[in-house]
This record gives sequence, structure tokens and C-alpha cells, in this order.
Amino acid sequence: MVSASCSPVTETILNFIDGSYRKGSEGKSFPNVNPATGTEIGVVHEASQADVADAVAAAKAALAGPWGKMTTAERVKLIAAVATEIERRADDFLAAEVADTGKPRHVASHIDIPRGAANFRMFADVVSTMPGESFNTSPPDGGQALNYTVRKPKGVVAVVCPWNFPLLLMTWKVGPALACGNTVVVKPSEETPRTAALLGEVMNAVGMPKGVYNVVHGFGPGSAGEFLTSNPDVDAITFTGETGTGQAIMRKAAIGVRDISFELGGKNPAIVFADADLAKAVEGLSRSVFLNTGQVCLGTERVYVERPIFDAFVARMAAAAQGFKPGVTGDRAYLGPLISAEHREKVLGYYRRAVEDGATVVTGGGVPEISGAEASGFFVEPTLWIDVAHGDTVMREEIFGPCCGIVPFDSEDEVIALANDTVYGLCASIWTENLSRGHRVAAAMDVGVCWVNSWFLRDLRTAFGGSGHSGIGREGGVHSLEFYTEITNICVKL
Ligand SMILES: NC(=O)C1=CN([C@@H]2O[C@H](COP(=O)(O)OP(=O)(O)OC[C@H]3O[C@@H](n4cnc5c(N)ncnc54)[C@H](O)[C@@H]3O)[C@@H](O)[C@H]2O)C=CC1
Ligand SMILES: O=C(O)/C=C/C=C(\O)C(=O)O
Repeated sequence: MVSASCSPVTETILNFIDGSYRKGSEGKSFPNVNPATGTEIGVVHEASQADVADAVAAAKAALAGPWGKMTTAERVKLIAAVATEIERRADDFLAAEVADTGKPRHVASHIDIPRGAANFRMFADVVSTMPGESFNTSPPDGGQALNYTVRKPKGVVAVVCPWNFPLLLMTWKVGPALACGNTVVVKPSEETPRTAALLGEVMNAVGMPKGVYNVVHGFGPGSAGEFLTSNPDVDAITFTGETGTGQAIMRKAAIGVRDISFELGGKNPAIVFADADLAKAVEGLSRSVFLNTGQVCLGTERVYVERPIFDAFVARMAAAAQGFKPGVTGDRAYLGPLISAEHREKVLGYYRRAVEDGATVVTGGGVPEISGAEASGFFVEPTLWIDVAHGDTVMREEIFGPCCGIVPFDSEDEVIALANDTVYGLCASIWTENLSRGHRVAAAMDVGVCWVNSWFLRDLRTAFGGSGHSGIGREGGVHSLEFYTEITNICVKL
């Protein structure tokens, strides 16, 4: 078998189709760059339209093969084995993820890789324990009838992924899709192809039938992303990424009336009331602004602070921000790079725009001085702004970098209105020691997920997703089953 060639010291990253690693049939490839150093570390083989069609055909054929005939118990056993194998090869996944993203090893080893395994194990549990629905019905003739549901896989699911948490966000979709009996064709981000490719080795190692899991590499328009989402044999599309991309995919999904599940961008607010535990709020919010260098859809980019504690909060956040040192120091890094030179230019554009619009830079605002191999990495300084107006671009548009605007407020009603005045609706966090207020304000947030006195505290059984421009549908626990299965209601006249 040709291997995934995913170690950071080797160069070739291949497509995975019908259980085998393959070069692109048109001989096209593109470079794989380590964002921490800006250097080319591999070559990715781009899938042609014919390769994508092969992957979809393999996925379709697998539905009719041994995979489609397995009992839930047999399927779940294989999926649990995938989780165990990811854990056994955690070092390989870690190396692949760090090479692609440049993110600090401690971030990938604590968040990305364990979640990659947990996403399979958790959904194996969910499908094993999922009760069906049934109703005793009284027909007009005075007899009885029984209604009950059976769930079936939707079929071939296209999984289109972003680059910020490559393994985590891909398995968040592949785990439930396979647990429900579907087959998948994954299109990882062109920036981060390695862990999706490596997962092919895991699938083969545990004996997953050929064609159940496929990976095609490439870009969006005119490449693997578009080829996949417009293939008529794809039955459903799940996507995480930018809102504009979601709209493009939605147009393709309309052909053939295919189901979609979208987790898109955000401009997430945090609200800090004067009675908050300030130390906890600063610790939580500095993570929510700077974790993964701000490249988190759930990240906070707007912070509203009740006026009496505004100055103290800003001072403490500035101190916390200065503790995040850009650069990678051995195994321990404080703030990793942005994903690409292009993304850094986008983030720096917002840094400039904030100042042009009149913001005061509390800390950061530029490119750090770094020596050694990381000098040409895509780093930026962690950045905080005050004196930002509600209508300023940096308070309206998703930046996806390590920065936020901090704004004072005077009343609960005012801050709820400010927080909700956005086209997005992904998540929010509320910081207060007043429990009633915490519940009240959380319920008033127009978002899919709201944390009180925490952030990114995830229970994989809960509903996850956003409203407005932040997405369509919810995934997580039984909510994933709603998307990854079709229901047939059976009505039996007794
Ligand atoms: N989780 C999130 O909310 C994320 C948000 N973003 C935001 O999106 C911005 C752009 O990042 P990108 O990686 O370029 O996001 P993107 O949304 O363009 O790409 C995400 C995935 O969609 C694919 N894709 C792009 N256009 C497509 C099309 N027309 N049809 C099918 N597939 C398509 C890409 O190849 C990639 O696999 C970032 O600067 C950030 O603001 C990026 C990554 C994750
Ligand atoms: O915990 C999750 O399932 C998701 C976390 C992060 C994102 O969705 C994202 O940054 O895109």
C-alpha cells in the first residue's frame, strides 16, 4: 500500500480514494507550507474532476457493500476502533497537524488530536443508545395503530473543511456521518491536507471497508471543492468555513435539493458585568481572544465591559495579551502563526483599518520581531483596541485573528442590544456572579451557543451551530443524527 506520506519530513500528500492513496490523475499539485516558518514542506496532489467523481462513486458503491449491510453494533465497533487507533498514533497526528498549521504543540496535543478521537467515540455511543420515536394512535374506526420511526443513512456525504482545527472539525462531521452508516468524501482545506490524508491509514488499519472514507485534495471554485459539492451523487453537504463560501455551496446544494449543514463565521460578543470575578473573566477572555491565534470561529472579537470596571479590565487584559508571545519556542509556544501570508495580510489590513477609524491601540497592532527560523513565519502581535465605535469595520466584520475591541456599557438593555446587533449569531459569553442575570442575559443572546462564566467548554452531546450568517442547522449528540439520517415513519394499523 502507498502510505499517506504525512510525516512532516516527507513531501507527498496524496488523495485517498476507495481505500488507496492516489496521485491526482491530471498530475497537478500545489505546495504545502509550514506557517511557522513560511517554508515549503510538502507537495499536495490535487484531485481532478475525474478523481472526485471516482471518490464519490467509491463512496456510493460502499453503501451497497459490506458497510451498508453491517448492524449498528458492528459499525459502532469499527468506529470505536478508529478512535483507539487515532490515540495510538497521536504523535503522528500531532506532527501532521503542527506541520500544516504551525500551531503550538501544546494546543494541538490538548485540543485538536484528543477531540479527533473523541468525535468518533462519542458518536459511536450516541447511535448505540439512541431511542426511536413511537406513538400509539387512535384511528377514527375506534381501533388502534402504532407509529414508529426508523433511521437510515442519508447516503454519500460531502465534508468540506477549514484549516483552523483541521482534524477536530473534520472528525466532528465524519464521526457522526459514519456512525449513522453514511459514507464520506472529505475535502480538507488546501492549507491543511495532512491529518485527513493520515486518517486513511487509520481506516485501513482498523479494517474499514473500502470507499467508506475518501479524501480529495484541492481548492474551492474550479477545483475539488466545487467538483465535490456539484456532484449529483452526493446526497448531503456539511461545511465549516466562511459565510461567503457557504452561500456558494448552498447554490450547488440546490441542484438536486440536497441537505446542508453549515457552521460559518461569527463576530462573537462577550459581556463582562461589574460583579464578574475579574480574574476569571480576564483568564477566560484572553483565551477566547488569543487561543489558536484568534483563528477560532467561537473566538471573541467584541468585548463589552460595564463602565465601573472598564479601566481595570482593560489594564488586566493588556497584561494578559502581553503574556502571549508570538513565536514557537521548542515544544512550548505562546502564540502561533496565522495560517498563511494571505491571511496575515487580511488581519494586518484590519489592524490598519482600526487605527484609521480612530481606535486606540492598547497593545500590539503590528508584526512582532522574531529571530531564527520563525522570522519568516506568519506571526502578528496580539492586539486590543479601545475607543472603537459600534459601526467600525473591526467591530462588524469577522477578522479571525488575535484581536478584539473593548467597549464600555452602562445598562443591561443597552448591552444586549449592542451584542445582538450583528448579522452573525454563533456564540457569546456572559461574565457575572449574579446567577439570575447570567441566565437572563444568556437567554436574550441571539446565538446558537452561549457560555456563562466560561468559554469553549464543550460537551459533545449538546447542540452546536449558529443562526443568521453563522450557519444553518445544529450538530452534536442527537442533533447530528437529525442531519446524518433520514427518517421513515411506519404506521401499522393493529
Ligand atoms: N470555522 C470558521 O468559521 C472559519 C472561518 N474562516 C474564515 O474564512 C476566511 C477565509 O478562509 P478560507 O480557508 O479561505 O475559508 P473558506 O470558507 O474559503 O474555505 C473553507 C473550505 O471550503 C473550500 N471551498 C472554498 N470555496 C469553495 C467553493 N466554492 N465550493 C466548495 N468548497 C469551497 C475550501 O477549499 C476549504 O476547504 C478566514 O479568513 C476566516 O475569516 C476560515 C476558516 C474557518
Ligand atoms: O468544538 C467544536 O466542535 C468546534 C470548535 C471550533 C470551531 O467550530 C471553529 O473554530 O470553526
